[in-house]
Amino acid sequence: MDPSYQKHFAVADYVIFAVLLAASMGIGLYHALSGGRQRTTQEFLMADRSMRCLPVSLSLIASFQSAVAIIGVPAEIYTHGTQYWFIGCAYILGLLIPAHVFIPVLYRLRLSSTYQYLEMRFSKAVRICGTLTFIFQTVIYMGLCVYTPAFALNAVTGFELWGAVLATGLVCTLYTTMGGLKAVIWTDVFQTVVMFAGQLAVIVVGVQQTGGVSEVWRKVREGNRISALDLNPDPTERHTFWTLGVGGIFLMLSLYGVNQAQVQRYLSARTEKEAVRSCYMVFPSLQLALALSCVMGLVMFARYCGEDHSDKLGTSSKDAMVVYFVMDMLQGLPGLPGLFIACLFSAALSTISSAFNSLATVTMEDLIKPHFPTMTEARATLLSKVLAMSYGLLCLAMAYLTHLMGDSVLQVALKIFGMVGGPILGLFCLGMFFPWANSTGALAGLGAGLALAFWVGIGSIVTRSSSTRPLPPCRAVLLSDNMTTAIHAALLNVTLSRPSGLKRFYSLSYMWYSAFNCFTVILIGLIISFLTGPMKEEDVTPGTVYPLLGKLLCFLPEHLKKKLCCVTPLGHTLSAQQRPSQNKESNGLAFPREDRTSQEETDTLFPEAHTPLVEHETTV
Ligand SMILES: CC(C)(CO)[C@@H](O)C(=O)NCCC(=O)O
Ligand code: NA
Repeated sequence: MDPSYQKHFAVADYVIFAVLLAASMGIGLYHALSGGRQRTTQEFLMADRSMRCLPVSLSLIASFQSAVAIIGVPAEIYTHGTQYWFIGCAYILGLLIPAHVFIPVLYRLRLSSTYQYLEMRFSKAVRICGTLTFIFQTVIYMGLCVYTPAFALNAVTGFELWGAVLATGLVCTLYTTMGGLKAVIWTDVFQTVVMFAGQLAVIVVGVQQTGGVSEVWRKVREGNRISALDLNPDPTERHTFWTLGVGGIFLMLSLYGVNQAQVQRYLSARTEKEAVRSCYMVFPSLQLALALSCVMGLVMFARYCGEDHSDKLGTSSKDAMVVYFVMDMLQGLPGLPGLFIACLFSAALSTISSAFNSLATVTMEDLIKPHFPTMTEARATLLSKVLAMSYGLLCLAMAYLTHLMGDSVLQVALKIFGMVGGPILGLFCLGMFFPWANSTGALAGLGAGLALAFWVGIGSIVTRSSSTRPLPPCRAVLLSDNMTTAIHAALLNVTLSRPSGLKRFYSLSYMWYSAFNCFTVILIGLIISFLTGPMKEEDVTPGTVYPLLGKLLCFLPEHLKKKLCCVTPLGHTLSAQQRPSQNKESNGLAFPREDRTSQEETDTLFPEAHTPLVEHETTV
């Protein structure tokens, strides 16, 4: 790297960064020493199921908003224009469906791990396969999350790469291990605020240095960065309204509907209503996060006009360039570079801590507890802490693996969500919406879904078929008209030569991965289920099926509807002997009556849980 490009920190920057780490540790320590002192798995993994909606909702956005998005989205906007912003359209259904379909089913079953659902609906084998798939997804993603901020920081400031990786990994392991889910949620709240503050600071300073809002707008218009709505139906087109706005819904469902990290937060809410409300509150915050990172990309474009600095930075990574631009802009403003670094690491820490805690939960609940039913609570809690710690160390190893990959970090993250999260989403949809699906079908569907996902995913990496040309820098507009026409013609040629056959299959837009893999699982799952004998109505565990077909076909006469969706309504009351045994051990009241509201039902379940709420409200 060209030494004149290297940026340096002032003392104030180091102080801000240190305060972030210290405050996170402090919150962990506080929750280790207060409340029940993390002596039960209920507290360590479920936050005593006592959380309010505000912390839960901030924690929900923090889970999948890491440094990958903070750096990756501006890099995407900078090189390809604002088309990516249309993913915001997917947030509407992507949050409404989890709030009204997934949360009611999962919350009322009073699970600890989402994969418990799979055992209730199908069998133990399906549960274990689901858990292992989730662990695989999270471990890879976690490596990417630790590595990204450290790599970017190293590229621009020469900050020791592995020092940063170790610092984040260790701090996060410590507070997660000490304070459990309560610490994870409350550090998420603090870190989300720091994240927004950092992004806002960069935008304000950037706009000011570029000469105001109108100047930024003029430059991004000139540079052709404001993208029109692209309605091209071609599924191999990387970003269009369809891939982002429709494919994105499935991405959102796999993250906000069935991902353990999120479901664990819904379950930690004190009532179902509170969980649904927190899901609603994610919408404005997620739109804000998206808007901030897109605007950051535009401001950066206005300032640098899309020039390529890769030779001087010693890396062709656009992600490293984003950090360079930010640090360059903030030079000479003591404290602000530190705030931005704190923003990156906040985003990363809040994601990694969710990953540690959710991994510890599923390993404990799905893989260990079923084999040691007599384990004491103290021993189980100790073991959960050891697990959270070991996943922390594994995460450092995964960071090293990520080191060996090379692509835009945003694309890598979304590909992982689609390739591994898509089939898991398919498994849950198969169980919830199709009462006929049986365990064999589910296993075959998951296997086929994962196989096809990796075939397309690895195929696209090997043939590099999904890469699109970046837009030209804004200087191109200043060239003579002839030149511009030539460039446009060249670009058109690139897009006109469509791949054929298998290559076309590999060039499926990565934004469709979640939807494609989800449908593969459902389709194969249904075919195999019908071949091996579909599940009978009386064999389906009540409360595990959502009457989707019944609701969609509401215009049909009643008897036909009943036939089609073998109605096992949500929250149907059961006789004691019909109740599956695994519910009894978590609690005896897994299936509340339909005619009660969730508030009432939680009051009967936990009369003591309601008291602090009343107290609080009367004092306010
Ligand atoms: C997952 C979404 C699309 C949700 O807005 C977004 O936060 C995102 O692009 N995340 C990328 C992955 C990450 O930031 O780690
Ligand atoms: Na985060």
